[in-house]
Amino acid sequence: MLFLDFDGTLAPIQEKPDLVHLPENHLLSLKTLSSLIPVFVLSGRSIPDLQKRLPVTDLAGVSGDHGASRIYRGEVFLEPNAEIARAQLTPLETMLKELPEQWPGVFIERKQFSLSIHYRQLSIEKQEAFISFMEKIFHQATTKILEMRHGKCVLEFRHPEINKESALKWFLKRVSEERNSGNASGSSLFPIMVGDDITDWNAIKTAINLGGVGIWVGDRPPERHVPAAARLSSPEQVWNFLNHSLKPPLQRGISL
Ligand SMILES: O=P(O)(O)OC[C@H]1O[C@H](O[C@H]2O[C@H](CO)[C@@H](O)[C@H](O)[C@H]2O)[C@H](O)[C@@H](O)[C@@H]1O
Repeated sequence: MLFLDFDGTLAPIQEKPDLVHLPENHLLSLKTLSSLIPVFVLSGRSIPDLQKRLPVTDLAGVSGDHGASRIYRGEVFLEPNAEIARAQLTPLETMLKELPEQWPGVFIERKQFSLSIHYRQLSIEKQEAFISFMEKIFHQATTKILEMRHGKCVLEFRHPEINKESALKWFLKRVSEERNSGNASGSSLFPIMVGDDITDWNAIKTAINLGGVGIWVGDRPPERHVPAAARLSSPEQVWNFLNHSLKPPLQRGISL
């Protein structure tokens, strides 16, 4: 089973989230891979956003808002804390509404079950000041239900119990149940997780701990001494791996 992060893994990082699109050949590759093994995309983006950028209906599953919502074989599921998180978003957005004016270049991305504050447009010096500012105001905020996580030039507000590793295990369980009831697609439960951000790291370690493979995309993984973590340097290398290392053996009938 193949688990893929989206931004920074399948698509190179861009100045703004809306500028990200996968070229036609990559969309076709995902479709082909998906006909060979169960392919899942685990993203911090919302599912409606992913649906604009991916062949979601061709994949075995997709998870949005860091694991809050999931589609498996066409059916939609919510993580039990998803609605609790959603109820916090409007008060949080209200609390943060002055930010884009106070910090020109900063913008808020309201999603279905989480919220991102992007600060990529700020200069490096201002980025540091902005992070300190946000840590201070978030520390003083009355709502402690959501947590603030750091990503790539982004602060992610989400429920602390919602994460990609739980989504990965949940999808594994679903596939395993299908196999046990005799309706399986024929693949064994060998998870491969590919991701580039701190929010992917625990899912990468989960895949390794479950006997699969974890692949870090980028320069340095967050922890140096994780046994068996492999590394690819960029989304371009990810596509090379998917198209030239993974797809040919699968097409020859090797199952994962
Ligand atoms: O889990 P992911 O699929 O990696 O999603 C994480 C966040 O990705 C997006 O933001 C990041 O990518 C943008 C486009 O390249 C970039 O401009 C931004 O600086 C990055 O943080 C997305 O906008 C967020 O909603 C996701 O949570």
